[in-house]
Amino acid sequence: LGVEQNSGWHGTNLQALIEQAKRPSSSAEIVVVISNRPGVQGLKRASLAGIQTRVVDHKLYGSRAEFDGTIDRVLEEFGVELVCLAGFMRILTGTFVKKWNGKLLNIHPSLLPSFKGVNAQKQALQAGVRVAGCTVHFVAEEVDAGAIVVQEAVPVLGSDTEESLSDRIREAEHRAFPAALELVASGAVRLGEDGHIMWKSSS
Ligand SMILES: Nc1nc2ccc(CNc3ccc(C(=O)NCCCC(=O)O)cc3)cc2c(=O)[nH]1
Repeated sequence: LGVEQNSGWHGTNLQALIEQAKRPSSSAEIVVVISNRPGVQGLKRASLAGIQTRVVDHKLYGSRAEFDGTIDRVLEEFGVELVCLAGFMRILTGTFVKKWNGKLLNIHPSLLPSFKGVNAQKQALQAGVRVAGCTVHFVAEEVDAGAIVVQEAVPVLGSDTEESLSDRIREAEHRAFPAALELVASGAVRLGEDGHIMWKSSS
């Protein structure tokens, strides 16, 4: 489920998803962790949890289309029905996003639509907002613009640095991503044809 690029990635979001999927009440099972870099912490976390891993090194591919195509083949090989991007920092091609539309979740460290792109926590600090947070959204072709599934807000303290705020947001991420995984894996929430979130009617 987890696909990552950032070498600083310690896989803590992946770890939160692994622990969530282990719960008996969970609707999800993690069948594979794919990393685009070898030897990262997340691969060790997956192996420790008995989850199969694959590395698809983006440096070995001449184009994004070929890189995404290989990831697609691995996902099909494992019969994956839902993909969670945990620290994945490579833009996915439109072809890939169209094929996996409604089956791709990403977590972003801001309350979207504010502060899209990289360094979202730094953007929030520089903007002087008093509330920050994280967003789990379906991935759309336009970066960080997909339908929102779960958000969690955190306070910004006067003493905050980029690091202290990032730590507080990361703790919220570890609650929000598992919550969103369950909502989508259980069918409570799905992406409608119109690109908006659809909640299973309780009636
Ligand atoms: N099409 C699509 N694909 C994505 C891939 C990853 C993420 C994760 N969040 C990301 C948000 C921003 C970036 C970004 O701007 N990276 C610098 C350029 C890196 C590169 O050249 O690849 C990457 C991931 C979100 C999306 C998304 O919303 N839509």
